[in-house]
Amino acid sequence: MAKILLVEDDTTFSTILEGFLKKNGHQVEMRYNVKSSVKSLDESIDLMLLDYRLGDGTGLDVLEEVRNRGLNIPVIIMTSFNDVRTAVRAMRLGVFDYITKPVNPDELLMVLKDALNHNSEEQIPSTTKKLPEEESSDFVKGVSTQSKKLQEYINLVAPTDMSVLVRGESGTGKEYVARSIHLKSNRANKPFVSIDCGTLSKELAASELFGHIKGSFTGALTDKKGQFEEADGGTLFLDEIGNLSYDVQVKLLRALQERVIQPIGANKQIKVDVRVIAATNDDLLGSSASGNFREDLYHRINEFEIIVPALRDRGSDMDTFIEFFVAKANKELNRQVVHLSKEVKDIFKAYDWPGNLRELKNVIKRMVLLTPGDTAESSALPDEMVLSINQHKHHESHPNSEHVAADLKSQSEAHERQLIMDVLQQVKYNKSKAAQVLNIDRKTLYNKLDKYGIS
Ligand SMILES: Nc1ncnc2c1ncn2[C@@H]1O[C@H](COP(=O)(O)OP(=O)(O)OP(=O)(O)O)[C@@H](O)[C@H]1O
Repeated sequence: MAKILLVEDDTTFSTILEGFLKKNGHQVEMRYNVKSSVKSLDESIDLMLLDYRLGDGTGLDVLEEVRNRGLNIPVIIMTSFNDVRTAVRAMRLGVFDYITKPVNPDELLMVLKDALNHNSEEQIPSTTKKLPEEESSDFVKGVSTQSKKLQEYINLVAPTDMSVLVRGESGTGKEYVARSIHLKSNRANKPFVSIDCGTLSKELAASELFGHIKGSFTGALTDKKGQFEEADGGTLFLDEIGNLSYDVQVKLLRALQERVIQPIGANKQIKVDVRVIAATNDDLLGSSASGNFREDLYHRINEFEIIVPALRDRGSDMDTFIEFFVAKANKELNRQVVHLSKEVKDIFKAYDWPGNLRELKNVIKRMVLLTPGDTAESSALPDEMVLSINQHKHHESHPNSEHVAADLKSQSEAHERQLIMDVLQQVKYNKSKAAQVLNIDRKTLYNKLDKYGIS
């Protein structure tokens, strides 16, 4: 039995969930907004189930507080299908997993079990973790031209000591690439230390990287080794490097140039031999989001750049990845899925996979879980995924019916927006009625109005 903090502002849905979780032996505390859930955070909670959109903020605000307080609680985000992109990104911020609404009970139990069973090191994608080498058997190389190029670059740069900047969309496998480089380098039998700069608070980033000595600031109760020292002789992977504050960037540049670090509060310097691989899904110098990334540091970490292709651009690899993730899910869930129906294959091909490999892996795991026999049907896919593809097909066969937008996502969004506007007009802008006609709850309608800028 686990103690679960359930944060969901749709009271009907949260009562249903509460009943379901209790029936499955858990103890549940319910909260309905960011404010009250933050007040209830403490070490007795084993797991959090967080709605993404809450009345006074988002689930990520709660998550930030969990992190700031140093609590090691696995968090599962519940999100609408339209927010998958955000949910995948949220995993970078320490979310254990996400599930899409409408929540499927079997899927929820599977994700809960995974989260509760993970050993404490893996409970939350922690800021630092060393990766066992045998995991490399999990790496699918792919056969497309893009994958061959990627592999070629990995092989080329691995044996050198160059700093590498790995760029790519969320969930494309940047950390896998970094690990691959490490395992093929002369440093392979030394530590690979991964730090997610996206989860480091501003205050703690310098101490996490460079260490501190006891008493150097409030809360520094003992001496602490920084991750640079932990990675000595090996590789330090700095994920989401664009999130480092300006001050820390200055310190990092110095560490890279002079190969020495100075723990906070220490008056002596420590020599370190560390290869740095950094990753970002931003254009570090070009985008306003990372507007103040230092150019000198950028050039120092970008001695060699590797761009990891998005899943939708990996052509023939798609089948290899599907096969791999199905086999993995079969093994984990004790299922025997060997075929995908034609419809599932078509949907997989047409979908644009904003969350890339991470999303594919999750969708497949859910599909395998919901497939008792040997053939996976589209009924085992998230409803809205199927719907968005069907809408896309409709647009293709009626190209003049509306603007033809550039990609699948914007097409289905344009369609949804139009539908909402039509219904609102029909019901004379009575939102409760509109929600009824559209067969969604009012909160979902409000979220959509907000999203599409309909007032
Ligand atoms: N080559 C691969 N073979 C098999 N699985 C892979 C491969 N690359 C990535 N994955 C899977 O996809 C998931 C996402 O990979 P990873 O965390 O490396 O992506 P990322 O680009 O670093 O993500 P983010 O941008 O969120 O930091 C991993 O959990 C892993 O299971």
